[in-house]
Amino acid sequence: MPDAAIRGGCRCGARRIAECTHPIEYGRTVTNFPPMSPSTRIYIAGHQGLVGSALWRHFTARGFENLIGLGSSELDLRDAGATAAFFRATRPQVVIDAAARVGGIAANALRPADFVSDNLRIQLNLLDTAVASGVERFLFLGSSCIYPKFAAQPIREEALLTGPLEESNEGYAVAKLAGIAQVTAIRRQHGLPYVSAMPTNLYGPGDNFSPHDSHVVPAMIRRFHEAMLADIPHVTCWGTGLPRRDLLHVDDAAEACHFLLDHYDGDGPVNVGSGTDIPISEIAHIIAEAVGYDGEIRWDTSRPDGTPRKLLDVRHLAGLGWSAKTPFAEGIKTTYDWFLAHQDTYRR
Ligand SMILES: NC(=O)C1=CN([C@@H]2O[C@H](COP(=O)(O)OP(=O)(O)OC[C@H]3O[C@@H](n4cnc5c(N)ncnc54)[C@H](OP(=O)(O)O)[C@@H]3O)[C@@H](O)[C@H]2O)C=CC1
Ligand SMILES: C[C@H]1O[C@H](OP(=O)(O)OP(=O)(O)OC[C@H]2O[C@@H](n3cnc4c(=O)[nH]c(N)nc43)[C@H](O)[C@@H]2O)[C@@H](O)[C@@H](O)C1=O
Repeated sequence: MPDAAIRGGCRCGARRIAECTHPIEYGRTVTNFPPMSPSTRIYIAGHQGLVGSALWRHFTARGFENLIGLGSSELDLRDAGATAAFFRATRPQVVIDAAARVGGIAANALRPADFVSDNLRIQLNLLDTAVASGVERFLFLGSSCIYPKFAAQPIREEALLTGPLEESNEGYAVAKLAGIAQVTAIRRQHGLPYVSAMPTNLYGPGDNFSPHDSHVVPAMIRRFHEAMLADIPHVTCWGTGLPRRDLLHVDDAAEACHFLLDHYDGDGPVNVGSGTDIPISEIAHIIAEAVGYDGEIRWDTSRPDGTPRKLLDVRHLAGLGWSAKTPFAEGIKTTYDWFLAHQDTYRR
């Protein structure tokens, strides 16, 4: 749609896509919303999680003084009545949905029903309540794992719903797909500038280091650290080590969320990735080195590999003006430092 109107015009002054000087791909629209200001009331759902805590740090560091957050023990977002009451009391202008039941490959495979049920309810309650209470902007977070298992690489946004899903996280993916569909439907029915981002695999300070339900990076940090302390001669990681993952530091992801809220107003989700991917075996070596573990790395091939490759095509986001900054090895060092500083107090 080369001459489609741009909602409110672009920041370069163009009123229509064809006149816009920005290299927008796929015919999606940009926005010239006034950027959120430090006084904007932003509710960060899931503010104590990996993404939510990074968002909280990000906005706090930029002087935002009306951030809203409540832990799941005080507000269970699966409860529609409690969610509505919370919105009535706090009147957020902007909502970022970083609340979800999240886990690595093992947790997803073990509790698929919980992943469907909790995520459908959390996102439905947040989106319905946001529309009903006049929330001005909303950012929903999808996940790269909801693309087809064998999507062409790098994965473009257009690959959504074009093939079968990876079995181990089908429940989670179906719930997330419903969330993205609801955002698009709200845009069409209510004309509200609600948008979705599609983050790749994330890691960083505030991650879940539990050996049972964590993702690969925190799982390996903890395992290598404990093996190093106990002088264990070998460490066993899951799968073949051959799958590849696109890993983004969560502080970059938080910055991208802020950027999209201020600059994007299109129907489809926008990929948020690092622009590159690495084999799991290499991730293990980088983490072992960062931790100072020099024993043998073994692979338990009875454990699932999951999706063979998930590299996001980030040209859309780059065209809008944002790219990732943190090199993986550097991000691992700061994540390990965080782990060391929070071992006694960290949440799981
Ligand atoms: N981690 C990753 O690699 C990726 C994450 N994402 C998406 O980013 C979002 C955040 O993920 P991430 O930060 O990693 O997850 P975490 O597990 O670190 O955090 C999830 C947060 O959700 C909150 N939460 C869970 N259930 C409820 C509930 N019933 N009521 C209220 N709050 C609840 C938790 O609150 P509390 O701590 O108070 O219990 C927690 O703060 C999710 O939508 C996820 O799908 C997307 C791609 C990759
Ligand atoms: C973000 C995304 O995360 C999940 O999908 P995933 O990308 O497969 O994530 P993962 O980090 O759990 O594994 C990545 C790879 O790493 C290997 N691996 C090795 N050793 C360990 C290990 O010790 N733990 C884990 N978890 N994986 C390991 C593992 O076998 C796999 O090949 C979904 O929950 C999905 O729903 C989702 O949202």
